[in-house]
Amino acid sequence: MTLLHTAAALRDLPRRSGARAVVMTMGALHEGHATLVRAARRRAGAQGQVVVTVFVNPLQFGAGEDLDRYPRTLEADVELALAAGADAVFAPSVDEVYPGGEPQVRITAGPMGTRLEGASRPGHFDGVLTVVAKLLHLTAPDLAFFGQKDAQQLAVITRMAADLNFPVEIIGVPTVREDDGLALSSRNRYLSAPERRTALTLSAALFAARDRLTAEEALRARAACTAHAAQDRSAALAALGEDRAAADAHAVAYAAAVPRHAPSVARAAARAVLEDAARLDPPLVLDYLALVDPSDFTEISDAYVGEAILAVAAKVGTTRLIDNLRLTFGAESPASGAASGYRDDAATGHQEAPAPAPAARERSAPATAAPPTPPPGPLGATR
Ligand SMILES: Nc1ncnc2c1ncn2[C@@H]1O[C@H](COP(=O)(O)OP(=O)(O)OP(=O)(O)O)[C@@H](O)[C@H]1O
Ligand SMILES: CC(C)(CO)[C@@H](O)C(=O)[O-]
Ligand code: BAL
Repeated sequence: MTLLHTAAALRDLPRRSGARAVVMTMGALHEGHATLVRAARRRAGAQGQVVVTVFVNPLQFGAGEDLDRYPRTLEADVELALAAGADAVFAPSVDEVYPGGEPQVRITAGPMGTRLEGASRPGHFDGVLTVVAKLLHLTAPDLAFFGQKDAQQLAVITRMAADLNFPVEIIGVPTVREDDGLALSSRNRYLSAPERRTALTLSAALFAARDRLTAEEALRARAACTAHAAQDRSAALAALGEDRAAADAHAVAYAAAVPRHAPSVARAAARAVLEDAARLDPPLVLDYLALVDPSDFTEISDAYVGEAILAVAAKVGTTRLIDNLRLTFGAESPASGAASGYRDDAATGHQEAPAPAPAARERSAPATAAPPTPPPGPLGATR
């Protein structure tokens, strides 16, 4: 295992015959990061090379955020990276990454980067993309792995790589969770025990939405089946018994009376959990709950069919946490998760097999970057 601190040393790192994969982190590594490194190791293979970067990037922190207190644990990080299969750790100083001080030329994340996280943390994604672009140049990988826990980050990075022709495959890895559902995050270290209990309501809200959506879709599926059987209603009643027939009638009446509104149903279920969480001690202070189209992170309507991302951000005490879950809407599709299994980065088409890990894995497919949609503009709608 090689620990490198300078761009020059990284340049001198001999390439191996197989693919080079990079896992970029801000350190304070945990099982989520280890999962990324293991995924990188699997893809790169024995002949390949896995480089982990550890850099707390000042450019992506706003004034008043936690740049100064962000945990720095390099020695333990190197051990964890090695155990997970990394060949090298690149841990540069701020001066090494920004030798000319604050860069005057930066990468801008565009409209997608102004929504949700971008709205709450103005300039955040420009800072992320600028350092990711620099780290891609410095590490020159064939593959780069990012977590779906940071769904919008994965989406803007994927979009940058596509829009700016970065010669790298961006690969998303499903969110790793504690057994009780909490998404692993370096910032979880800030939480006291009571704060952690409150923080659990983030994932609880997402799972409530998924469960409510499953029930809604099941009701409508039942109504659809019952309607088909209506031609031979007396035989159906005999076969089903009265309770079942009454339930079917209820389902049919519901489906007929209430137009499709599964996105609203899912949103409301999550919001109810978060509203209760606002009354806990310590309280959850919601930043946003949004159900968005993965291709641009705009809010979806009730007519939406396909996969969407339910994303949440909130503060508990002074700690800001985010989480998200992928939900599928539409007549044919089950709600999500267990039925559809883990999914990976739609833009790369690459599917990561869910690897066993000590922490529980995502119970449903979370956010991934979507294939770029053509923006309107001077290059025309057909671009
Ligand atoms: N629970 C997780 N599951 C999968 N990937 C994760 C998880 N947590 C972080 N990652 C990924 O690890 C990479 C490095 O993230 P980072 O170092 O910021 O860790 P983090 O735990 O997200 O930290 P923070 O608490 O500051 O958000 C990112 O691609 C991120 O999405
Ligand atoms: C991608 C990244 C390493 C850029 O600083 C950071 O945003 C992170 O750790 O998710
Ligand atoms: N994991 C995202 C990095 C950040 O919050 O700044």
